[in-house]
Amino acid sequence: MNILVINSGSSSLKYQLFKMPAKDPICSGLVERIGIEGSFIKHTQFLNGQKKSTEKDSFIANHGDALKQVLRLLSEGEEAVISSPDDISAVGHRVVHGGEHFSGATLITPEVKQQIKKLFSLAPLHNPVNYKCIEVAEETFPNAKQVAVFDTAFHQTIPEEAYRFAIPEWYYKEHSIRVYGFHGTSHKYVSEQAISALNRPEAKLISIHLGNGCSMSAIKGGKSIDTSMGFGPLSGLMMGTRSGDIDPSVIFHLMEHSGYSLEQLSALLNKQSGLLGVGGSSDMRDIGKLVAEGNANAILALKIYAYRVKKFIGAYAAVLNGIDAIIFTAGVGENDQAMRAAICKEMEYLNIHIDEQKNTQYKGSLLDISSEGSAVKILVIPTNEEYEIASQCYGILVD
Ligand SMILES: Nc1ncnc2c1ncn2[C@@H]1O[C@H](COP(=O)(O)OP(=O)(O)O)[C@@H](O)[C@H]1O
Ligand SMILES: CC(=O)OP(=O)(O)O
Ligand SMILES: [Mg+2]
Repeated sequence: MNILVINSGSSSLKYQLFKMPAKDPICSGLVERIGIEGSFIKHTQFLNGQKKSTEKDSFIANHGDALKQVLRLLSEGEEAVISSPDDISAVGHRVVHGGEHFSGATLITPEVKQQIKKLFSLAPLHNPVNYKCIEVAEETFPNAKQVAVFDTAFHQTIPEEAYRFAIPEWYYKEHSIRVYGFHGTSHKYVSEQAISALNRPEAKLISIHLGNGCSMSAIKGGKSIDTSMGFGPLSGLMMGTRSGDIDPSVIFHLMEHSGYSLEQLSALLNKQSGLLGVGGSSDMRDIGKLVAEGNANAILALKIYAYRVKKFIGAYAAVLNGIDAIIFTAGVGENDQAMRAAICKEMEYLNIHIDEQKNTQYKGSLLDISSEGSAVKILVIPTNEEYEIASQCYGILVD
């Protein structure tokens, strides 16, 4: 059985085709910098233990176009891996917001699609795109099962004192206003990898997912007990284009004194803030170049970014009553050694000591970059949301 997984992030579209139940990848790839200058597709095929990669630069305006190009790559030309749409038995979709309705992998029906649609305004950079990808996949693979795996699912174990806001109960009961948390599939995957590498099922972990969207999760005994994103994927850390935590008084002020509309406020906090708003680009690689040129705004953006992560490490050390390991993952977490060093600097009080040398040696598989004397392990772990989605998808199809 072949399962195709589609993972639409806010700036990227990642995909992997797996042969199940062996979970062997047939091909994988990613489309990056969607909607900004310099977008590209990288496609990798796995054949008899060998990897063959190709890269193509072409401007890709949105996720629908990205997916259409990917589907062409899978079925046409030299790289083709399927000869008919029926070669795909199921498509596993990452869906970011599942609200209170979904906690496990779910077969997509018209009702499920309606629920995903209802949550558009709570995850405006994600759920509309996830919905679009479901529609394109339904058209392309009419006989395949379509399955949704929600980012919110892993955080269902967060206790009430952490998931409830300090507002009257009515808003929770009537409007389901609470912390949901996101990037759950990634936090689950990397924390399981860490637990197995440390051989400590009860480990106290802080998972730090730094991509275009960024979030952290405090994990104890394999379960999420708190996370930095909340009702939607907007709160907590500074991100590519999202502000992260901001005092709600700023919103009242802009509405009252500058006549901001709902749309303007949503665009400001979701699309014009974060690294882009402070530093001039949403992409950390561009920020790195600007910093090298001495750009003061980009330097400040990096400082705010690292400072927020440090603050949440302190908060989660308290919540967990200690830390066994912190995990860096996703685009920035895996690839930006300078950011890892900046975050881990001056953390002696928490017994976090990075080994500067090991920090330069990450090559795409789990690496411990803590120094000998560090009581807290610092792990860099490549996330693999697609693998986790394929596993969960297969799980519900064979049950
Ligand atoms: N070599 C690198 N150095 C620094 N940042 C990187 C590098 N490679 C990718 N990134 C950053 O990773 C981010 C995208 O992460 P990713 O996890 O793919 O995002 P998404 O949230 O879209 O899934 C971008 O800000 C990009 O600049
Ligand atoms: C939830 C979220 O922010 O996802 P991504 O980082 O993939 O945009
Ligand atoms: Mg992502």
